[in-house]
Amino acid sequence: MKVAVLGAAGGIGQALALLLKTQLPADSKLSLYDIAPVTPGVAVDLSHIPTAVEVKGFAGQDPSPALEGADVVLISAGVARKPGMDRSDLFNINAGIVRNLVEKCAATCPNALIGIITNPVNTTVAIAAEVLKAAGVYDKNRLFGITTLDVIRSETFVAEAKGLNVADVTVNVIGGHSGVTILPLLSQIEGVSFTDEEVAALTTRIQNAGTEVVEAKAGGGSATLSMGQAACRFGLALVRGLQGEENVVECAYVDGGSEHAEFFAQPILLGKKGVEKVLAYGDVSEFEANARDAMLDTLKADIKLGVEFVK
Ligand SMILES: NC(=O)c1ccc[n+]([C@@H]2O[C@H](COP(=O)([O-])OP(=O)(O)OC[C@H]3O[C@@H](n4cnc5c(N)ncnc54)[C@H](O)[C@@H]3O)[C@@H](O)[C@H]2O)c1
Ligand SMILES: O=C(O)C[C@H](O)C(=O)O
Repeated sequence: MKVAVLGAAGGIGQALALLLKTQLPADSKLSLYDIAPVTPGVAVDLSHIPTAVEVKGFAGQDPSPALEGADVVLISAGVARKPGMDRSDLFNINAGIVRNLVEKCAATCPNALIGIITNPVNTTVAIAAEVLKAAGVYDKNRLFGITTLDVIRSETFVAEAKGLNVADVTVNVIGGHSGVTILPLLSQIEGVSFTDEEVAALTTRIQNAGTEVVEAKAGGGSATLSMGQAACRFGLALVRGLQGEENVVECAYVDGGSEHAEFFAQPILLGKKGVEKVLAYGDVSEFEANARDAMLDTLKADIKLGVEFVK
């Protein structure tokens, strides 16, 4: 199994690469690419960790050598937010970066599963889809917007609020990955009840958690370590599905035939070809149904921006 990380010298990329080096199955290959010249050095550094995962690093303008034979490509290349910015403010720079990198994926590893981390995810995934369509290699089951950070935040915050063991808490998060488009389905969590005030406060905290980190880092970037963990969890789930493991389920932002929008985050069953099945997200409360319906104009506009950028 070969996993490529594009943006591998960055805050997320280095954390993700470290976790993958220590957690990928034995005999996997880890391929690191970034425009930053330090990237081969990041690979040399990681290669001294005694696991059966081979690491290679590539820098420069062309990611193709890093992509040859890749089964999974995780893309975190691009710029991150500073205080006062929205994720949509990253569009001007990151749209072109994602377009160029996905063009290289289409040419070099057209069958790879591609996970997009680069913000604004609601839009960059639509860009990736259009690029793959233009290259004639689009398979909706192989493209994912990684929303796992919203899931792990929800699990952490719920466990803290209710005094639970976080290992026992599972939360589905649907919609997209920005502001009101992030919707944790708190009503579905087994064995827990919330007051209306608790639901409203927790939902708002989960939706604003990215901003919480951006402000705490005071101009030094956005979430990197928790995102490294989230991307590793999702990347390993993709690998486990490819290897034929059963019952691998994660939430992700996919082109899954949702009645709500062309791309929508919801639980998916992963398998040997990527998305095996898009799962129903189940019953929702009145609060959640209203929040879901209220987000759709924003989400659809984010998607349209990405489609129009490529067309
Ligand atoms: N999906 C999520 O939940 C989530 C969470 C956190 C951050 N993000 C996003 O991830 C992105 C990266 O964040 P970060 O904190 O790692 O930023 P960072 O600045 O630390 O790292 C970004 C890396 O991308 C590299 N890069 C820039 N252009 C490139 C190109 N054309 N090809 C290859 N590499 C290139 C840079 O050299 C840098 O090493 C941002 O857009 C951020 O908003 C998404
Ligand atoms: O908030 C950001 O800009 C980064 C990321 O999307 C996050 O949720 O932490």
